[in-house]
Amino acid sequence: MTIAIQTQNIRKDFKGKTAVKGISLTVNEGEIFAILGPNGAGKSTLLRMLSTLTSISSGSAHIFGHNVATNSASVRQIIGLTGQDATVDENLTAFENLTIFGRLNGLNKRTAKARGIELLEQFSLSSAAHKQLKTFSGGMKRRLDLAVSLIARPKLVFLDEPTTGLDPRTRGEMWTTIRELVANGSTLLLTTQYLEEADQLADKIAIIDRGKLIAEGTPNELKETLAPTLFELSLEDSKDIPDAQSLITSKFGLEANMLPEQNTLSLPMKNTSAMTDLLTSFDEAHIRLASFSVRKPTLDEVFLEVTGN
Ligand SMILES: Nc1ncnc2c1ncn2[C@@H]1O[C@H](COP(=O)(O)OP(=O)(O)OP(=O)(O)O)[C@@H](O)[C@H]1O
Repeated sequence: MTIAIQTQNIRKDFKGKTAVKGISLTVNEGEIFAILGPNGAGKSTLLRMLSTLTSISSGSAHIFGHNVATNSASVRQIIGLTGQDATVDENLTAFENLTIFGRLNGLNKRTAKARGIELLEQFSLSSAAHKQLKTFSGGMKRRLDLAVSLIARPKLVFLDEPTTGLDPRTRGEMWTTIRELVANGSTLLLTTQYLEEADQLADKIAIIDRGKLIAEGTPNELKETLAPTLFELSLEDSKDIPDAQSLITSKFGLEANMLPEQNTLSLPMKNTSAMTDLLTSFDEAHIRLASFSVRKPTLDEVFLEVTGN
């Protein structure tokens, strides 16, 4: 497997503030990798270092084997970047923006035009090709931003909060576009504050908080290792609650959380086979259940658990 991005203990110190405090991570070619974290966690700074926009204070980063600090020219040739602030010119049309960026990226006139037409098609912007960007909706602008970053067919695309500020429908459309990109062979590193976005899109997620990497894995791994399966038991009679709680503690050594409104006990269980034993014990103690369910924790629950926010 080819490694697209490798960072070792990468760090960014600003005057009086360390924004990234030694992060090591590996992104494989073809992956969608999400950097998830709250406002100010250091996501944009990390991405700016990897895309050569800001220097690395210490540690190292390699993009497809090229050292970001010492070989930034080679890195720039293989990456595309869509930042939080649009790089496009509002007074120009979509097609003009694309061809200008094509020329800036070293394409000749004919190729730049052909690539522009192709990208407008790919991002469903053909009908708006000759309209000025100031008439575009937020979603259309984001799509064009993304199209612009793909002009030179980069092997690796960085997306800084690609859907922040978009309405849910437009966000969904952006997700489809992003998935298609990866299906065409690109590797993608995106930052997001939205758990759902990371869950929906990413093969791997790194959660960062206050400049530090606090958890990493596939969405399912994060859910499984950081918060176990939840077993929820609704009792038929609320009078049984104290007995049920003491049985759970004495026999299984677990602490059940009470969800009072539905007479429901919620149990985090690592060992799912213990659930059958628990049901048998309830039956023997004549504690009747109205219903029970098993569910995975949401990424929100994982996030709360690891960040303590
Ligand atoms: N040029 C700078 N000089 C000083 N501090 C900075 C600079 N850029 C960022 N910071 C600080 O570094 C921290 C991380 O910022 P960064 O923009 O990387 O966070 P983020 O996770 O991308 O947040 P957001 O989601 O708000 O973009 C913040 O506390 C920010 O104020």
